[in-house]
Amino acid sequence: MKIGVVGGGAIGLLLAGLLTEQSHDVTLYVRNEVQKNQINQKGIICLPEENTYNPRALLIDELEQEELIFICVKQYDVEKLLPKLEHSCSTLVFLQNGMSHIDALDHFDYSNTIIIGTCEHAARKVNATTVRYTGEGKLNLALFKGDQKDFEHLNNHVSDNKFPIVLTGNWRHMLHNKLIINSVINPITAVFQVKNGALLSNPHLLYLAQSLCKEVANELKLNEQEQWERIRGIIEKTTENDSSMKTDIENNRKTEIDGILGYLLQHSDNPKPLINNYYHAIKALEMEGV
Ligand SMILES: NC(=O)C1=CN([C@@H]2O[C@H](COP(=O)(O)OP(=O)(O)OC[C@H]3O[C@@H](n4cnc5c(N)ncnc54)[C@H](OP(=O)(O)O)[C@@H]3O)[C@@H](O)[C@H]2O)C=CC1
Ligand SMILES: CC(C)(CO)C(=O)C(=O)O
Repeated sequence: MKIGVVGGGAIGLLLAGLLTEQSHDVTLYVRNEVQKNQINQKGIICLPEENTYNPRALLIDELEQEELIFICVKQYDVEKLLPKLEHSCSTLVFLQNGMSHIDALDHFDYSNTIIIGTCEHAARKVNATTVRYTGEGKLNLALFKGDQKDFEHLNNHVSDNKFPIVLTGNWRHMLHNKLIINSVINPITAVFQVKNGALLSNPHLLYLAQSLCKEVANELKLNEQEQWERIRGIIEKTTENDSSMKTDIENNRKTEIDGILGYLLQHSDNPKPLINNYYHAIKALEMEGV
């Protein structure tokens, strides 16, 4: 299948590599010439196995017709990217954490199929051509708008043992289930600069995590106990991981807090003291880093 991947960051490099391995005709779209040239010369190196993959790299402004495009930019970059995609006839798959890209997609006048996904793979970008695959996972996808047949086609032609895709029926439910995980683990680990596992091993952080989980579950009308069990499971699986928000703060980068807790604040009429405090704590850390 002719597949585009937009964004030469952690997830974009990883997916471009994995899809190339599955023998798809892959083009990775990046936004700077240096990265484009380096990928075309050296390929993508995927650690820890040091596998090298050779998809083609082009600039986003050189976008060609693709059957399918995976969008792997951070959610705060989605809105600016949309005008570059509006003349494409591809099925678009958006793989962002958080939910504020949904507001942008609601206003996106696009006549082809749009799919929303959550990504359970974990990866960190090492440099322009190298990615470290830190956790094997799967993609959960749900139809946002368009043709059910495109959705099934993607499942039949792209999903594979080495690239598992799970189709779900309700995109909002799927995103809420991921949003609550990122709402609890990411801000607390970023504020306290601890690995995910500290949210279980430190009783005070455990208290904070459970309290935040309760508030977010109430807001999303999810069962608090069930959600805490899910979150606990993810923390146990990622004990030694640094959350993406912790890493962003450490490296003085913008975080995705606006699309995570910011989204919850924006769409709620009720007072949400913990969500509000963690939102402002992360914004304060972002400002201190700039
Ligand atoms: N990394 C992970 O393990 C996981 C990430 N996710 C989610 O996936 C999404 C992507 O994350 P991640 O890969 O880690 O983020 P990165 O910051 O590593 O990568 C994002 C990439 O998008 C590129 N980009 C931004 N705008 C454009 C554009 N207009 N055209 C082309 N490229 C563009 C950036 O380019 P440049 O380098 O030039 O700035 C950057 O390379 C996020 O929403 C994240 O929450 C979900 C699950 C796990
Ligand atoms: C699940 C979790 C919290 C794992 O670290 C994650 O998705 C992130 O770091 O953004």
